[in-house]
Amino acid sequence: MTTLSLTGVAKSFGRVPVLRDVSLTVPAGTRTAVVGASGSGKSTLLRLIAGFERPDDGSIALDETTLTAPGRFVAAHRRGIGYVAQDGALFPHLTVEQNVRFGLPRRHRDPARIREVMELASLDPALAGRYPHQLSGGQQQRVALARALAPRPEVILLDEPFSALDTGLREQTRQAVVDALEASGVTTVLVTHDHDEALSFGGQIAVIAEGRLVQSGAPSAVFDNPVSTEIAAFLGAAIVLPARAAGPGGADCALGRVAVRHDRSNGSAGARLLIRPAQLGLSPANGTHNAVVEDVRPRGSHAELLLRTAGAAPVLIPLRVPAHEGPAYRAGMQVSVSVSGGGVLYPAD
Ligand SMILES: Nc1ncnc2c1ncn2[C@@H]1O[C@H](COP(=O)(O)OP(=O)(O)OP(=O)(O)O)[C@@H](O)[C@H]1O
Repeated sequence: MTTLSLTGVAKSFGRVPVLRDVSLTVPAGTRTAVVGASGSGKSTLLRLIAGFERPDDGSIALDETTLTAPGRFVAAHRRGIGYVAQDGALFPHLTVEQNVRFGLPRRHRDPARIREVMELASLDPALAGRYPHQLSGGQQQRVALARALAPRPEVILLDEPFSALDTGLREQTRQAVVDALEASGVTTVLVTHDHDEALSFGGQIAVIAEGRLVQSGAPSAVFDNPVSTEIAAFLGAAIVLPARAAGPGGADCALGRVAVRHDRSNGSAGARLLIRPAQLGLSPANGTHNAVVEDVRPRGSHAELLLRTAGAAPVLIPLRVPAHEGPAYRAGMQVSVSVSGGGVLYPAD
């Protein structure tokens, strides 16, 4: 198993910087998801690791072997890195078996290895003689993965491999791919713009914005304590309320006093508090209230409520409740909103 490390990697196209000073380590045998908005530089990062492009600066190494650095460049086909493209890029005129066999060097086209990687990628042996157009999108992606895994690469790179699949198939294919990667123990980097996919893919998430790696770490740690409210909102629904530090480990906001789980405010007088909707508990007010229902919209599986906080500077908070709870609320009703688990405190804008 091999550790992939990037140090100070930079890349521009013409005069436009696309990646700046990216450093990232993917420990041997682990999976990292690189997530960022469209155009943030994710695919470029993957192409640099694969050796399809040269960085302008910085280095990329597998364990102690430098793949690229000023004055050194190992060609893509000598890197021992497998690449799975967004559409799988299967050869349309070759069968599944022939596609997978193509991943192996000519002298090592062992039928047992082909069967083994097909099984690893949860591909039914009955599919071996089919052509790509006779497969579902999910099966095509699993064939692409089997082809990439066949030569036992040091590293696998996955470029948005699930984005063309519809929701049900995407989840199923993602699980099959994660299982195959786990069983083969290969060091893996996935790029995606889908935060749920990134958070559930592996042991590390790396968030990239405008060509910079802005935060990396265990998915639960990054989700729990994002470096900025922008990243918080990128990773999932976020409620950001004006707040003021109050008492030890607390902050006052439109919902009352809330515990501060992580303080990133640097003692700033004005501040903002991040809370996730799942932390909010809602009940019809019984005496005191801290919000009023502004709007209720049934959405089939759930109801969407819009709450207006009470007090001098009201804030609108969208919140989902289970469908069966929707009828308990109507516009104008006073409610009590509680916050469990505390929030993350940031400086004011
Ligand atoms: N070969 C190239 N020549 C010029 N500009 C390029 C080239 N490849 C990428 N770019 C530019 O670099 C920026 C980053 O592109 P990249 O494909 O890495 O982003 P991305 O985060 O993968 O986006 P997406 O999610 O939309 O695929 C974009 O502005 C893109 O237009």
